[in-house]
Amino acid sequence: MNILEIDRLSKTFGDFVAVDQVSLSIGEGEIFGFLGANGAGKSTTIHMIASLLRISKGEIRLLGKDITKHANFAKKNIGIVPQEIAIYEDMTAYENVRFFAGLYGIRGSELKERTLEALEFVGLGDKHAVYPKHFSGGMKRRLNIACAIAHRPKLLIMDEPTVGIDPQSRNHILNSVKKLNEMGCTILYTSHYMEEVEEICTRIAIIDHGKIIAQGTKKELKAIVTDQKNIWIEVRSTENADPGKLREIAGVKQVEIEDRVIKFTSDAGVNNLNKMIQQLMADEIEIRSVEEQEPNLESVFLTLTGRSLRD
Ligand SMILES: Nc1ncnc2c1ncn2[C@@H]1O[C@H](COP(=O)(O)OP(=O)(O)OP(=O)(O)O)[C@@H](O)[C@H]1O
Repeated sequence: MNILEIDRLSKTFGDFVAVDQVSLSIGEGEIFGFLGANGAGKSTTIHMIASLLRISKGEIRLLGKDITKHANFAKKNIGIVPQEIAIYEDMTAYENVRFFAGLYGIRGSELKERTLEALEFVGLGDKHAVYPKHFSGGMKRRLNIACAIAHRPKLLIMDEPTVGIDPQSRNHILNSVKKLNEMGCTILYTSHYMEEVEEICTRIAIIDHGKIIAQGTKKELKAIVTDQKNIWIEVRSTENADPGKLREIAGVKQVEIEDRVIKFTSDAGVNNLNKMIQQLMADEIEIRSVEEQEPNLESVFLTLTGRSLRD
């Protein structure tokens, strides 16, 4: 059963099309990854799903019901962790979660129970009486998650929840996502970190300039690039590197330079490693290591868009 169905969804701001005929469906129990560079249209899409933004065209159905016609049903069953932390500094952690859970219509002893349960879940059970101004960025984000899950939504939308936080909180968040999912919550997880999406998601959609350019399981997405190889050559300095010349090597499709690594995407059937090395040596570039990369979501993104997701 699909929990969410998005049908030719579009959003325009004046003449600008931010989301362009996006269609996708998410099954109950999935952790669905929504991957795209900054400005690709992820937030705009999920704001429409969470009814925070009006739909220009298309339809969104939650458990078969059109969310614009069943606004209360949608509100009860969806939780959103926004990109910008939205908590009240002058209320304790407990009061924050209780406030948000109350907005979803939870009352009385249930409200107290759910509030404590959510705080416990994000690892802030012992900090319930603390004001968020004493929290680290990661703890604030965890509190933000508690605010979004206390009403036990069927679908939880997370908008880049690990941006700019310490590794410990990041791991905590990723583990919470997995645990919530095991407890029956379906998750729509947006990120521009491919490693995260690869680690936790069952299926993934890649969005670029408002359009879905690929979707499927990791395996299906990686199959897009099986006729390719990715060779990464680490060098002492890329100062003399000339991407134009490197791109002329037979079989080479793309050349990306990141830090001190020259990343070649090449036709898998062409033996051109010697040529790459010869060219670098001719340009007096000192080679440190050569590695052939397993295809990953980054190579998929690069193949489909011609750009690196990190740009
Ligand atoms: N209210 C608005 N008015 C005009 N343009 C907007 C508005 N909101 C978003 N946009 C534009 O729509 C495009 C998509 O933005 P969106 O925030 O959805 O991207 P994103 O993939 O979530 O990226 P990010 O990770 O940076 O939030 C961007 O070009 C953005 O500038």
